[in-house]
Amino acid sequence: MDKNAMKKMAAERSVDYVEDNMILGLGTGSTVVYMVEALAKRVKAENLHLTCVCTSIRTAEQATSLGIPVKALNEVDHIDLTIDGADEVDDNFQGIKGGGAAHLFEKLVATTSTRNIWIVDEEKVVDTIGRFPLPVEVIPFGSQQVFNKFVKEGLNPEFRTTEDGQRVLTDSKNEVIDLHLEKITHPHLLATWLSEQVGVVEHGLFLDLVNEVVVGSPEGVKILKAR
Ligand SMILES: O=C[C@H](O)[C@H](O)[C@H](O)COP(=O)(O)O
Repeated sequence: MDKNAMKKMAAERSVDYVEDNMILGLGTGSTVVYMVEALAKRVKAENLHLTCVCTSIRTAEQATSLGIPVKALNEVDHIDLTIDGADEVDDNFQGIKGGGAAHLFEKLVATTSTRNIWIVDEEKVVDTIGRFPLPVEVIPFGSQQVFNKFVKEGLNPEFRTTEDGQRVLTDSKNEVIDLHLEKITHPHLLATWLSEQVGVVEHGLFLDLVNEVVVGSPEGVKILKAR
């Protein structure tokens, strides 16, 4: 089955979790695009009153264009539920996010949210995370020094660039270094180490954050419940 069909299936199911009057976090990425489309249909059909907090300029633009009301994270006092994509998730519900360079805003929204749901295709459910390169957002000032430190630590870093060779910039105008690790066996230790490095703004390890994962697969939608 086509990967996009699995993403769409998970995205469409996830909007069933949305209730009237919720403050809702909207993630970022190709799976979230399907979710926002499905959400807009429900909002219209059922005249739902929602307040949505977006994790990227892209998602905010899509939501606004479809008539979904959007507020900034600073304008809400809590978030009831956040629906987001993910790049990898393991059996212990630890994940990697940031393939779309949105992990800083996504983590801020996720940690404000009472519940977090991820929507993925089944290829993203793995035994051990790390095959997907781990995104690390760094400030541009001195980013080469941070990069050099990652090399020294054997973390196989690579600056993320656009097709024309420019460094990718996040919505906060920071750079992204992807770590090619293949397997992350001690995600908590790595997360702590990365957070301690000067110049690192945020990394893409999302640990102990997700409550449920909605998985699109050729057999249909599967729901994995963490807690
Ligand atoms: O920065 C981007 C996000 O973490 C995305 O949620 C993640 O990369 C999954 O994206 P997609 O749904 O496009 O595979």
